[in-house]
Amino acid sequence: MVRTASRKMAAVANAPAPAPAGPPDVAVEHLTHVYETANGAVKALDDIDFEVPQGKFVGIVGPSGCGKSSLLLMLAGLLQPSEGRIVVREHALTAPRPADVGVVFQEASLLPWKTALENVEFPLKLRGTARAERRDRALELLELVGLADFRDRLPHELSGGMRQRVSIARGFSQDPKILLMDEPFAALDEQTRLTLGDELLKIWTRHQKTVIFVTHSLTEAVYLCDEVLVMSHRPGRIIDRVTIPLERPRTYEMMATETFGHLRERIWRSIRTT
Ligand SMILES: Nc1ncnc2c1ncn2[C@@H]1O[C@H](COP(=O)(O)OP(=O)(O)OP(=O)(O)O)[C@@H](O)[C@H]1O
Repeated sequence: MVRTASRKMAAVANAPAPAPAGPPDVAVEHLTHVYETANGAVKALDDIDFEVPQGKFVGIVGPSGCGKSSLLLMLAGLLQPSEGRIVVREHALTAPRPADVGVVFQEASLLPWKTALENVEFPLKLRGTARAERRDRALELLELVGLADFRDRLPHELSGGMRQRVSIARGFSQDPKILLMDEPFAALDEQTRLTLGDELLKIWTRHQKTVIFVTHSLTEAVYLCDEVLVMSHRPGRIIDRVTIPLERPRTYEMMATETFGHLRERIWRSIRTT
């Protein structure tokens, strides 16, 4: 009896935070994309359906070439679906909406003539934010990614990991409601990846964004996400949705737990059976 009750309590403590009431931030409905090429049509995505509730951190994993980047481009409004539609914050998406949806890509694409601070400030400047306010916001974000001391450096004076940190800070300075991240840590070594993952979670917690995160790393997906969507080989379909019931804040110790291992294994098995 007592054991059952304590097991139940443990399960409740580990349950993901309930989804906030209200419409999802992103709804993807019967999304299909076909690239027309000189060698014929290439169906990249086939009848994709999913929803992302406000404030959730959702991962997308799948074999190489399954259409993850194509899906992200469509979520950013940069590529139009062949069929189906995307609804962002209750409006059908027909073109990029940077105030709602921001993107951080695999390679940091910083303006080479601007310092780290100026790069993070840039989206705020474009939006007409007053100088003192944008400086404060940019500095706060640079501090969060551990680069306050490097604010006056130009991109070529920073390491790859540092440039990617600046890029993430800039993604957040745009202050979109939804942040799309396409393998943002792919070019980095394992240790930097883990550190940046933690920094990302810190900013996400503080700024309450909805994040959609594409990765090839299953460990990263389990560590960061509330839910992981698994895609099949091309044409990409969603073949599994794995809820990650680990408590937050996440800790490195969790990676050594049986639960973590089982979640990783389940995702791996789904990918292998596609
Ligand atoms: N502009 C394009 N024209 C024609 N085919 C394309 C184009 N872009 C992507 N594709 C094809 O569509 C499929 C999906 O590509 P996409 O880059 O979206 O996959 P991915 O899952 O992001 O790949 P990876 O994991 O290797 O980055 C691939 O077969 C790719 O060759």
